[in-house]
Amino acid sequence: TDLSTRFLDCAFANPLMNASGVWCYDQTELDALNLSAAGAYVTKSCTLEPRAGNPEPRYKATPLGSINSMGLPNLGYRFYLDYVAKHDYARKPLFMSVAGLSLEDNLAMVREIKAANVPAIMELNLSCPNVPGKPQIAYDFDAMDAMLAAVCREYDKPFGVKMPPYFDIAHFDAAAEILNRYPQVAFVTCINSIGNALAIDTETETVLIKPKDGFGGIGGDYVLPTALANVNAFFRRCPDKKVIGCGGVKTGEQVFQHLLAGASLVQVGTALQEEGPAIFARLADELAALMAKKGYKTLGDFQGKLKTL
Ligand SMILES: O=C(O)c1[nH]c(=O)[nH]c(=O)c1I
Repeated sequence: TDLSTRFLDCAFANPLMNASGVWCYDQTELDALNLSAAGAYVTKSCTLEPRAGNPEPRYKATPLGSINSMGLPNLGYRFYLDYVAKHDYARKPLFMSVAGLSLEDNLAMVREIKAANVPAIMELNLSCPNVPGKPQIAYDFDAMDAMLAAVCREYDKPFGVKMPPYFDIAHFDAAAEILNRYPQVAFVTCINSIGNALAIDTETETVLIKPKDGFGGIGGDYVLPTALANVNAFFRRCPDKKVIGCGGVKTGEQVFQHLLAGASLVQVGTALQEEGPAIFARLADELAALMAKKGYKTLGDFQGKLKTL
């Protein structure tokens, strides 16, 4: 079985990578992903200046996944731009996630990324749910349209967007209609965490995380059906774009389901946080075994071929 694939003119040994924000904050974590079996990896979403993020506890594992309100802690875009400039792209592709706190901040970072002319693939994060006072961009369609128009004017390469989950067909239609106005948006990553959930410790009668009265984005088993729906909704609506699947992946079977639903690459968040980078070898083995059992030799044999009844 061959797990290799091509995406944006790059060769990937397999379709597996981390979700931005997980195991990708600093040099140590990023180097571990580079040395792992992941086919690619992505840096923590960055801002113009370094950020400490929200008070701890701000991430907790739960029975079926995780809850987080990290608050965009990161070392600042200059660190990540320097990291992606030094990367050996012959080893594996590398993505750089950007999440400016304003349109001006995003444009300032994008100008520097363009000037650096690095092979890194940019993933513009439009869906951070945890910066107090900053409603996420992708739930404000006019703001998203303005952001994409401005970034496409500044940036000169294909890039992608990290999207939140939508839960209404009319919202899939409206979001896809906006994304389709921008051919430079070459891929759509679905989904970010399901924002502003609440996890409770029954014994102590207390919320699990400190920021925002315990409200935070959830990941893990809770989000798989929503993630698959968003992958398939944008796969159907954006025929000229690729989709990266993210959400609820912890075994090869969920990787298979994301690919079947239309994903070209698959990101792993909560399960990576809990198991560590060794998960990628396990997921690759499990995906290959499932493909072999079904008689598939390459990802193309089943990618995007979900059947309806
Ligand atoms: O709180 C965070 O840092 C965070 N947490 C998430 O669950 N998604 C995001 O895009 C971000 I930027």
